[in-house]
Order: sequence, then structure tokens, then C-alpha cells
Amino acid sequence: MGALHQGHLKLVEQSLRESNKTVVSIFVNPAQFAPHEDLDTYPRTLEGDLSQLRRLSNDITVFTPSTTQMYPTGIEQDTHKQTGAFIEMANLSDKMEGISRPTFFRGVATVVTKLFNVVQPDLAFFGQKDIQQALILRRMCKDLLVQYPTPANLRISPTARDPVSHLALSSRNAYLSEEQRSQVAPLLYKALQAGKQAYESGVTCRQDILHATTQHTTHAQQQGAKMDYIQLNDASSFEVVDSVGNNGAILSAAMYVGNTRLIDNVLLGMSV
Ligand SMILES: Nc1ncnc2c1ncn2[C@@H]1O[C@H](COP(=O)(O)OP(=O)(O)OP(=O)(O)O)[C@@H](O)[C@H]1O
Ligand SMILES: CC(C)(CO)[C@@H](O)C(=O)[O-]
Ligand code: BAL
Repeated sequence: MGALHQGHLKLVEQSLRESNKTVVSIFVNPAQFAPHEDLDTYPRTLEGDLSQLRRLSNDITVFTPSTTQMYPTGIEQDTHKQTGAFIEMANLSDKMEGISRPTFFRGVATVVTKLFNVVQPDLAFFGQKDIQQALILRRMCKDLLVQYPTPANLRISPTARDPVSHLALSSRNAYLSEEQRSQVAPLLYKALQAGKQAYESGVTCRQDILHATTQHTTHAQQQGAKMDYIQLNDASSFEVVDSVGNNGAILSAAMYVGNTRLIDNVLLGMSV
């Protein structure tokens, strides 16, 4: 969606390494924003984005469609008023992130289907920062027999982080004040890491893993942040799990720092 940062650029670099043609789409997709969310204020920095991409390579095609091109029959923000074709990911899009953003994955799956139809990529690169999004899209490719890309060719790359604070890079970090960015937001990953460390020292039970995170989530709340959730989920069904079994699990969280909603996750006993 643009406002490019190192996390995005790493995906582009991966594509440049693994493919002979790279297409970058930059499109702020209205359908994935609920009416109360930040569609209007979402950072848009197209000129800077294009220069960053040009610095990586002269051989990148940048696809910057208009809303009318992507939604030729229009798009209503309110899902109840929408008509026509949309992709539903039944019993998946209402779990995890979907509890707080019930129409988000419908909007994402729909726009990514359109992008795949237009570009027909052999390979597609998504970030682990939005882990449920990437896994839902891989499942969509499998269920809908998508050929470009096949599910195996939808790659999920590790989350790029600030080298000092380990805060996950995100376009929405631009909303944060310097103090929020350096003092409060990094506590989200610290909490997740504490859960991961507990798991790696032998703890598998959800309650105990979540307990290990509380020192940092409490600290964040004392600093004015508001936890939306921190939860342990299965990576296929996205159901909450009571313990980490053989298939591993995702420990993920969302936190408000001021009005800015940040997400992050770590993988326990699994890889993508
Ligand atoms: N820190 C990161 N590391 C790796 N991939 C990332 C990172 N941040 C975003 N991506 C990936 O880049 C792609 C484009 O994401 P998007 O444009 O929504 O950026 P974003 O920084 O995640 O923005 P937002 O603030 O809206 O969450 C997605 O596949 C996303 O997972
Ligand atoms: C997948 C995506 C491009 C759909 O608009 C967006 O959700 C994103 O950038 O993560
Ligand atoms: N990277 C996810 C885009 C969104 O939050 O809308």
C-alpha cells in the first residue's frame, strides 16, 4: 500500500533475486478499511516510493492503479451496501485479527485476487508481519486453484525490524511520536519475545506463555498503550489453542499506541 520502508524493500529485493521480472503494486485498498479506520489519513508518499524503488533497480514495473481501475463498478466502504464479486474466507476471516477487523480479510482477499489476475505473478512476496493475511492468501490460492501464484510460490518473508528497538517496521509507525516509537511501541515485540522465550525453555501451555508476556504488556499499558489482544492461535484454523502442539502456533498481538494500531507476531515451533 506504499509509504515504503525497509520491510517492503526487502520483499522487492527478494523478488529481484529470485525472478527475472519484478512488479510492485502500490494501491491503498479502500475495501480493507472499515468506515471508522484510517483510509483518509493512511500515509501516501508515491514520489518518495518511486525514488526508493529506482535506487534498487531500473527494471521494476510499478503498478499504481486508481480505485476505479481496481473497482470498475465502484466500492462502498460499508460492506452491507456493497454489490458484486468479493472473496470470502469462511470461518477464517473472523478469527485472530478478524475479531477486531471483521471485514479486513474480505477486502484483502478481494484486492489481492484482482492484483493476481492483472499481474499473473509466478512468485508473490508477502511479509510475516501480517502473518494471518499471508496465510489466508496462501489458503485462498489453494482453495481457488490459483495458478499465478501457486500456494507454494506465495512466499512469506521474515519481519524487518528497527535494528535498535526491534519494533516491526510498518507504514503506520509514521503516525507515532518519537517517544511513542522509541519507548512504548517496542514493548509489543518485547512481550512476544518473552512468550517465545518461555516456549523455548519448555513452556507449552497457553496460559503460561501469555503470563510470560504480561510484564511487558503491563509496562506498555502503564505508558498509555492499550492492548487490543495477545493470543496463541493455530496457523491453519486460526482458532485459539490451549497449548503449542506438534504443528506449532502463532503468538500474535495488536496494541494501540495513541490512536495508532500496531500488530506483530512470533512463530512458536513452526515456520512458514
Ligand atoms: N516489517 C515488515 N517486514 C516484512 N514485511 C513487511 C513489513 N511490513 C510490511 N510488510 C509487508 O509488506 C507488504 C505490504 O504491506 P503494507 O503496504 O500494508 O505495509 P505495512 O507497513 O504493513 O503497513 P501497515 O502500517 O498498513 O500495516 C505486506 O506483505 C506486508 O506484510
Ligand atoms: C496485501 C495488501 C497489499 C492488500 O491491499 C495489504 O493488505 C498489505 O499491503 O499488507
Ligand atoms: N499491512 C496490512 C494493511 C492494513 O492494515 O490495512
